[in-house]
Amino acid sequence: MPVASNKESGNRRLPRFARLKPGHSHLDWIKLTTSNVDLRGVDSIRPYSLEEVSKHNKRSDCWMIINNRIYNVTPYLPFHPGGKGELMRAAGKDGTQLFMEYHSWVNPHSMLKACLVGFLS
Ligand code: HEM
Repeated sequence: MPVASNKESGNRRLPRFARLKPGHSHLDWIKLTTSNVDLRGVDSIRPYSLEEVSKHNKRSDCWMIINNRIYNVTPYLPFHPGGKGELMRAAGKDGTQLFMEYHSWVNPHSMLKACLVGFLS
């Protein structure tokens, strides 16, 4: 995992991981996604255009495309180890490239399958 060295950050270690609130660990996320809580917020999984996805670009309503799949990442925001702000960079957009830049080793579909709302049409 890339870690900012003092040299890279001008003698000041840049925070890369967010301070998550208690109850927002990775295990807590797994627990939530395997419970019966509705994390999609839609009635059915269906195709959406990029334009439709782009309307969901707020912290209170945040969708993201990763590998042509569309996820409602709103419930994941407080669980994201990189922080809400980092996740919001791809709000309402195709975040595939950013996602791969930061953590190609993370499996987005296994983590977000309970948040799948559709596919890019
Ligand atoms: C597309 C916009 C995203 C950006 C810009 C972003 C950025 C980051 C950053 C800066 C970190 C801190 C660790 C590091 O720098 O190596 C991080 C960690 C992490 N993010 Fe994201 N992220 C994004 C989307 C997501 C999504 C959608 C998920 C859920 C599938 C996710 C899951 C994680 C996980 C699990 C870690 C911890 C990785 C580890 O411990 O190895 N991220 N992210």
